[in-house]
Amino acid sequence: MSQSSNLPAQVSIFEVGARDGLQNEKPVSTQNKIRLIDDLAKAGVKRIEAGSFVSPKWVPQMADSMDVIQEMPRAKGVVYSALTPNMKGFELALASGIDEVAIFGAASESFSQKNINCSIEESIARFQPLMEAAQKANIKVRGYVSCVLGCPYEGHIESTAVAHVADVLHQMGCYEISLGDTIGIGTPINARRMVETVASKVPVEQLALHFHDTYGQALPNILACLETGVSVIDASVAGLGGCPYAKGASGNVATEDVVYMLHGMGVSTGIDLHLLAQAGHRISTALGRSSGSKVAQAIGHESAAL
Ligand SMILES: CC(C)(COP(=O)([O-])OP(=O)([O-])OC[C@H]1O[C@@H](n2cnc3c(N)ncnc32)[C@H](O)[C@@H]1OP(=O)([O-])[O-])[C@@H](O)C(=O)NCCC(=O)NCCSC(=O)C[C@@](C)(O)CC(=O)[O-]
Repeated sequence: MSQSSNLPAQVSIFEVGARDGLQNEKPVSTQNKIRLIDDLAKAGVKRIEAGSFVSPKWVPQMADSMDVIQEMPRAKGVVYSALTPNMKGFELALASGIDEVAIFGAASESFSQKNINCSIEESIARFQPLMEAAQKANIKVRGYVSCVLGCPYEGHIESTAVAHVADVLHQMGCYEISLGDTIGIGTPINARRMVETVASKVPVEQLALHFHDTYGQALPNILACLETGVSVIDASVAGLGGCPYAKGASGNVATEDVVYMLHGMGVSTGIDLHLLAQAGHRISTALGRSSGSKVAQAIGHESAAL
C-alpha cells in the first residue's frame, strides 16, 4: 500500500539501459549486452528496451541490435522493445522477432533535425507507413517525444508543443507516449505542469516519464509527476548513457534510485533491488566505470562478480 493516496500503488518500470544507456557509452560486446538484458529480466524487470534499428553511421553502438535480440534469452512475461525511426528500421525489427517497437519524435524542430535528420512534420509522415505496417503485423508501437522540458538548441519548449506531438503520435496508434526530458533540465513544478498539459490531450494512463538526470532533478521531477496519475517510468540501470544528439546530457535516471524511492514510499515495482544493482555493477565493470546509481553505490559491490 503506498504511503500517500496521491501515489499509484504500483509503477511499471520501462528499462532503457541497454538502448538509451549503451547508445551513448563506449562500445561493449554483444555478449555483455545480452548478459545485461538477461540480468535485468532476472531482477524482475518486465519491460526492456533491447536495442535500436537506426543507422549504424549515426549510432554505431547499436549496430549489433539484430544479434543482441536474436541471441538474447527471452524470459516469460517480459516484453522486449526496439527503436525504429523509419520503415527500414521497422523491417529489421520485424525480422529480429522483437515484441514491440518505438518511434521517436521531438517537440523541438532543431532537435528533430539533429536527431533524425528531418522536421517534426516530416517525421510524422515517415512514421505513418511504419504504423500501418505495425498494425498489420500486430506489433505494438510506443511513441517518444524528446525535449519536453527544454531543447539543447532552442532552450525553452512550450508544453503545448509537447502536447501537440504527443497527441499526434497517440492518434496515429501509439499505445503509450514517453515524455523525454532529454537534457534533464526540468524542475518539479514545470515537469508536473507539462504532464498536466499533455494529459489534457492524451490519457494520463498512456503516458510515461523519461527523465535524464543531468541536473540531478530526475527523482524530484518523477515524484511530482507521479501525483498526476502517471505510473510508467523509463529508467536506465546504473544511470547508463546520455544522448548522442544532446551534448552534455547525462544518462537517464538510474533505475536502482527510482526503485529504491518507490519501494520506500510503499509503491511496488516487482523488481528485486539487489539483483538490479548487481546487473548495474556488472555492466559498469564491463564499461570500465563505476555505477552512476547512488543507491547501487550505497548497496555496494557485493556479489558484483557473480
Ligand atoms: C533516421 C535516420 C536513419 C535518418 O538518416 P538519413 O541519413 O536521413 O536516412 P536516409 O533514409 O537518407 O538513409 C541514409 C543511409 O542510412 C541507411 N538507413 C536509413 N535508415 C536506416 C535504419 N533504420 N537502419 C539502418 N540503416 C538505415 C540507409 O540505408 C542509407 O544507407 P546508405 O545508402 O547511405 O549506405 C538517422 O537520422 C538515424 O539513424 N538517426 C538515429 C538517431 C538516434 O538513434 N538517436 C538516438 C535515439 S533517440 C533518443 O535517444 C531520445 C529518446 C528516445 O531516448 C528520448 C529522450 O531521451 O529524449
